[in-house]
Amino acid sequence: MTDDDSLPALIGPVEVVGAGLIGTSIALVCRRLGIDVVLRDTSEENLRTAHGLGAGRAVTVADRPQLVVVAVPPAAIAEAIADALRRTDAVVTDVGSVKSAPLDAVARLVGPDDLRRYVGSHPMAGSERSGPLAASAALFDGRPWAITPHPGAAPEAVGLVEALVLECGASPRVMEPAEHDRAVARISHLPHLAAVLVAGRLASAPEEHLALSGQGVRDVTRVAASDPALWRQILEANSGAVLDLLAEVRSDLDALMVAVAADSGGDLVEILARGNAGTRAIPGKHGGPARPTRSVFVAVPDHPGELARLFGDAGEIGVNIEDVHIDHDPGRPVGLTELVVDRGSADHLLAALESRGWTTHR
Ligand SMILES: NC(=O)C1=CN([C@@H]2O[C@H](COP(=O)(O)OP(=O)(O)OC[C@H]3O[C@@H](n4cnc5c(N)ncnc54)[C@H](O)[C@@H]3O)[C@@H](O)[C@H]2O)C=CC1
Ligand SMILES: O=C(O)C(=O)Cc1ccc(O)cc1
Repeated sequence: MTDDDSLPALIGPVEVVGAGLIGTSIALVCRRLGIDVVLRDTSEENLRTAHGLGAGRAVTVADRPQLVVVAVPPAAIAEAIADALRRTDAVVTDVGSVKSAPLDAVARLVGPDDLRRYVGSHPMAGSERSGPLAASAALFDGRPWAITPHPGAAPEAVGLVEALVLECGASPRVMEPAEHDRAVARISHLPHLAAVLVAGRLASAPEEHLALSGQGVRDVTRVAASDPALWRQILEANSGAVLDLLAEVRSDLDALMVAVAADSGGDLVEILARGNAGTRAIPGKHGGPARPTRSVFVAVPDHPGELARLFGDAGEIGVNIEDVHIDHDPGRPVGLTELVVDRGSADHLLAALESRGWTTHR
């Protein structure tokens, strides 16, 4: 449990509506804390899978949840929030990617008394995968999680949502819904669209071009693998803020084309340097300044347990892994694993892994 005494204790039961990637991940955190979790989903299959993962139990008529977490796709979110407010006396939060439009819709569907128990939120963690099988109790560790109370929200309700965020290992960031939507347009929705445009150039590319793919193109395009139906709904719900940014990018693209065509080195360097400044502006993990990191590459045989052995060895060597990427060698049963570690630890990790028999390279 959190040790912040000023917050209400999250004791449960917690009801999760939408047992997909995000809902099941939250349910798994609560179950790990020993909290009773009930799950609802319109998909019998997802519900069965989430139950099978130990994420919670079926709803009964006697259930009186302390907190309802709505984790359904954006188009269904306002109705599901309003439904939870009507059928329970619980605090209700949602994890939707956009906050203003659903809040306005909920405010039209329920009265001000019920609305007091609703506090929107948005974990800035997830993946390009969907469904309960992609869920993990560790998904939110060290990630920001926006809490977006409306002016009429009850302070105890805001406190309970903050308690949930802290229990999930995330960092709460309280902000207004409209500011949140402008922020996610910049740090999530525009990057998503940029990834989509770059990945779209690959869809029918010649095979010999694609055969040269390295980590750069994978880094830039990873999120483009996400569910188009989900992203259509996210972008529709935040179209105003997204269009403002797309207009800025369109004029940046025009300037970039002029700079490349004119071979005007100065302008091009200025544009590239602005990109450098943008990457430096992204805070590091846990909200601190970005720490310099280095990648260590390790060949991992494609056998069960090998990755666990690599992580175990890194742990025994005493080096914290900041990030991991795995690349599969199409010609060999080997995964090329990139371990991103603190720059000062990389040489020590390389030497220690080699002495334990791992094949590494820099
Ligand atoms: N995918 C991501 O990385 C992130 C997603 N979000 C937001 O979280 C929400 C859920 O997204 P995911 O977990 O990725 O989706 P998902 O597709 O993995 O899960 C959604 C679940 O909701 C169920 N569902 C659909 N309509 C329903 C309804 N009316 N009542 C009950 N269950 C219903 C589906 O059957 C599915 O199991 C979305 O609003 C999304 O914008 C927020 C942060 C990250
Ligand atoms: O996979 C990633 O890196 C993401 O950025 C996932 C994601 C998708 C939607 C959100 O609203 C928040 C996070």
